[in-house]
Amino acid sequence: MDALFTVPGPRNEPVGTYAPGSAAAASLQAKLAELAATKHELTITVDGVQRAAGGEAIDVVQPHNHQHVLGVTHNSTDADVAAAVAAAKRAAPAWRAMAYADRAAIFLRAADLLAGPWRDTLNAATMLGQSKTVQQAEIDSACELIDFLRFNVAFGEQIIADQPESSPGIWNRFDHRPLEGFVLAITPFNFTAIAGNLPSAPALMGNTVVWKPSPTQQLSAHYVMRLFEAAGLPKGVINMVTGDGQAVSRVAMTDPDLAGVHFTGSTGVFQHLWKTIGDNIASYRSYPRLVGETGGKDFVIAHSSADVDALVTALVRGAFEYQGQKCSAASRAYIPASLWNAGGVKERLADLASSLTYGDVTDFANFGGAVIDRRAYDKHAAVFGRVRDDASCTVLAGGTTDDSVGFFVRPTVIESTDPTHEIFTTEYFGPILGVHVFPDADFDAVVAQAADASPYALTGAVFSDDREVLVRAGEALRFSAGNFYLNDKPTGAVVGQQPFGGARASGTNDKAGSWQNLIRWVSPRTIKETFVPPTDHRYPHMG
Ligand SMILES: NC(=O)c1ccc[n+]([C@@H]2O[C@H](COP(=O)([O-])OP(=O)(O)OC[C@H]3O[C@@H](n4cnc5c(N)ncnc54)[C@H](O)[C@@H]3O)[C@@H](O)[C@H]2O)c1
Ligand SMILES: N[C@@H](CCC=O)C(=O)O
Repeated sequence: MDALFTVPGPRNEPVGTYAPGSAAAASLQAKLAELAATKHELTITVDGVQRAAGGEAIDVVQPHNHQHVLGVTHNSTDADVAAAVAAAKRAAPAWRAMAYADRAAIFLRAADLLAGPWRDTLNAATMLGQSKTVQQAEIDSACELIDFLRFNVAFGEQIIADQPESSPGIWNRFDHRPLEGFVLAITPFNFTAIAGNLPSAPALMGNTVVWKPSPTQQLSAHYVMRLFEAAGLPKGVINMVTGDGQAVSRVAMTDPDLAGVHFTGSTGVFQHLWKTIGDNIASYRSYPRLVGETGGKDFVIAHSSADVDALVTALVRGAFEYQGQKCSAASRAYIPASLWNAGGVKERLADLASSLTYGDVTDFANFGGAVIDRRAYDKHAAVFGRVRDDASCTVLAGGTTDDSVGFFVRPTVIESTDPTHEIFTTEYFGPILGVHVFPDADFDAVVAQAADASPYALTGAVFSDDREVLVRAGEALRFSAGNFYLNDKPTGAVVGQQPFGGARASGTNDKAGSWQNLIRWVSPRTIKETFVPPTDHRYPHMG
């Protein structure tokens, strides 16, 4: 069909509240019970066919109740990954030949299915498998993923509509081709929305994909894959492999047709992937596009003019929601002495952190759950061990762990007199907030130190009621955060409103949730057509 279609204008999906006694809460509880009672077989999906991968078995458990096995997945073998790569290559010609409107319709349908009948399933899988509360699951696996799917369709249309100028007698066109080859999407445990976005964004632009989710997100990844199928995604367009990624590094990363890597996860793993590509650079058909959004050490800096209520709320939500396991989580705070002491921030922050309940997320009254796995748990226990023996540090709240039922780490506030201490520079990815208290008059010097204290530059916030202070700090911190907040917590970016990503060690800053990300998945061909071509090779100056 030849037509210039206009895609429906996107709006952000409203966040459900799941109030006690509501029908929404009851329906979600029923789905939680159903999924918890099911022992899932968490397969790979290659060419539309589900089967267990050939490597070692991995139990997928509830982090807040680690004896409860939700399902079993397996490491993919080299042969499994090779099959997924081959399937992606086979599916490419038909998929890229499909009109944009038809590809878009599949992802818009996925968004509508998720907004409706699939909402409970994705929320329940995310709550059980990743230990998110209902609020944290709803803003992630429902709203943010729906938003990615709908907004990306509009951003893709914007890219395709961008066409070059033409002069008289000539028609210039952009053919927004997908990349030549396949895209490898490697996704982190902490956001179901990111896991769904990383394979679907390149696919929307006409690419075929091999997707490797994190084993600790495998339950919700499994349902995201089923959602795409239910929306009509043709076989082989997105192929999912499971496990730890070793075979992916060996096989997919070194394949000559690797056209792009869409990664979110830790800085170390992204640097390893980049190095693998560097080591193999002469063997690829094209230079693979590298998009990686990685770690953070995100700051909150308060000025003496800051509103104390707003500051304390932002610190508690920013640092301790989802157990601090957001790349954007506030993990270092710089507070002027007047607010810390007389202003009551110290006491209120410590009291609030101590009062937060972390527990079983199926009890909707809890504020948080557990950290994701044994490795994360042990890392936090080790930090507490080091800090306890450190004279520059005082633990004001938390500092304890308990793994008898789940991987629980208490919300922790550590005050340190040394702003170069590891609690201000190292990403722990958990509920630890380091606080440095400074004399009010040193604000500008503290901002300058904080600007370069860590290698990361992802998110950060400044609190002040003084516009000149906000402007000055904003300038000094211009390259210290890709997402910068004035008088708000540094978490909770919304698709279409705060395009997300950071620079320095935090990634390539290709802004998930904007056209800037999608443009990395096309390789335009410029077409010039001359309607009446010249028929004489001589120019006028030749006489
Ligand atoms: N900047 C952002 O937008 C953003 C968003 C979410 C998470 N993150 C970051 O992600 C990290 C937490 O997530 P995580 O623990 O899942 O990260 P991770 O780096 O441990 O894992 C990410 C993915 O890489 C895979 N992987 C690991 N080693 C691999 C290898 N050698 N070859 C191929 N794949 C491999 C993992 O299995 C997983 O799928 C934090 O550092 C956090 O800051 C960043
Ligand atoms: N986009 C999310 C963070 C994603 C990383 O974990 C936020 O803004 O809080």
